[in-house]
Amino acid sequence: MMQEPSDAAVRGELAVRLGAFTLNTGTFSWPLDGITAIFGRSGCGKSTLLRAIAGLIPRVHGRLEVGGVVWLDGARQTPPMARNVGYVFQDAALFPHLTVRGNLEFAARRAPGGVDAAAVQAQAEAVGIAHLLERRIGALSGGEKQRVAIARALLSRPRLLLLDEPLAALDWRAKDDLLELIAELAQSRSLPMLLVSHAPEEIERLAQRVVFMDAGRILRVEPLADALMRADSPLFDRLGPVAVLEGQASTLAEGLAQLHIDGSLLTFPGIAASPRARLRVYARDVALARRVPADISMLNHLPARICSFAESRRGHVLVRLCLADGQGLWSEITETALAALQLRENETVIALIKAASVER
Ligand SMILES: Nc1ncnc2c1ncn2[C@@H]1O[C@H](COP(=O)(O)OP(=O)(O)OP(=O)(O)O)[C@@H](O)[C@H]1O
Repeated sequence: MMQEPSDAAVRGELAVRLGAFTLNTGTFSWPLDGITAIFGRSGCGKSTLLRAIAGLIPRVHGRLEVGGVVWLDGARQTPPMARNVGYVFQDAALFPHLTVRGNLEFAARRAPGGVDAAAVQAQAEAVGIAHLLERRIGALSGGEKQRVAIARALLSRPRLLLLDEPLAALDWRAKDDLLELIAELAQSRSLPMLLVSHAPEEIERLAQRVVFMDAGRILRVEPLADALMRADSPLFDRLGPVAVLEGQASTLAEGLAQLHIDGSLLTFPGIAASPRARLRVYARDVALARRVPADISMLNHLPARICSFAESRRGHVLVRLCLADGQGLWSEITETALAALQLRENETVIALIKAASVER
């Protein structure tokens, strides 16, 4: 098996005691690219891990290497300023007595090699806050503050961007806009990010892989697709299993997009044109048929192979479907439907997806 080059990874083992809490990650390694989510229940140590990576906690034991550079090795600790990470907190943590421009200029003065006024302007435009530059921080909405915090972090030209629950304090609309911005930045700037979140839908829309934590330990690091393939995934909420389908989206009409997935064309509302759009599809919104039905309101359908069956809530069965391009989909059907259709593993069926169930 090919070894991943060490300069394209985050790897190490970190341990620290904070009062009654112990972070003891065990050895970990993940690629230094895309968005890596850190997921686990409240108090499991997600923020502590992020702060340890940033160098913000003194007396951390172990070792840490990021992009081929050693940041921690026993007693040898690279100071936070020299780690070249950007940090965005849940509450933005901006200077309230300064304007937006003042906050950005403050960060620009600290950037390695300095940053000029034109770069501040360009950064403000890139995150959509150019019209707010002269405003005081106190006169901004939560979403606007987070954009300023992101611009400020980006001005330091980080090697890695750390985001600690950046969406937690926002309403759904601001959350949606910021999700878009984060996905766009990760793609357009090839800036690797570590995102702490306890919201599966954020992770499903943004992340390439997930670091699962529990009680101060890293349990596993998995690509998102693998993490969604287990019927007992910790990412599933009370609405049950979810799949994420990725495909090219083009605008069909106002508010309507066409998605290319596995050779099929699907039509959904509320999706922006993008080379890599994501759809979240709940198992309970995917029905199965032996052939394409003629008169049905669910217009979106895909051929898929039945990979496996899993237990579900009472009277229901979970069907794991595999698309030809390697993507996966869940369907939850009743035991009665399973018996009527006489479905078996490896058979090809038609998956019918309810459009309204889909989220970007
Ligand atoms: N400086 C500190 N001194 C003592 N205990 C601390 C300190 N910092 C964090 N802790 C404790 O460590 C544990 C892990 O905290 P951490 O903030 O890392 O969890 P988390 O997984 O990010 O939680 P949440 O999702 O609620 O933000 C908590 O029990 C917290 O109270």
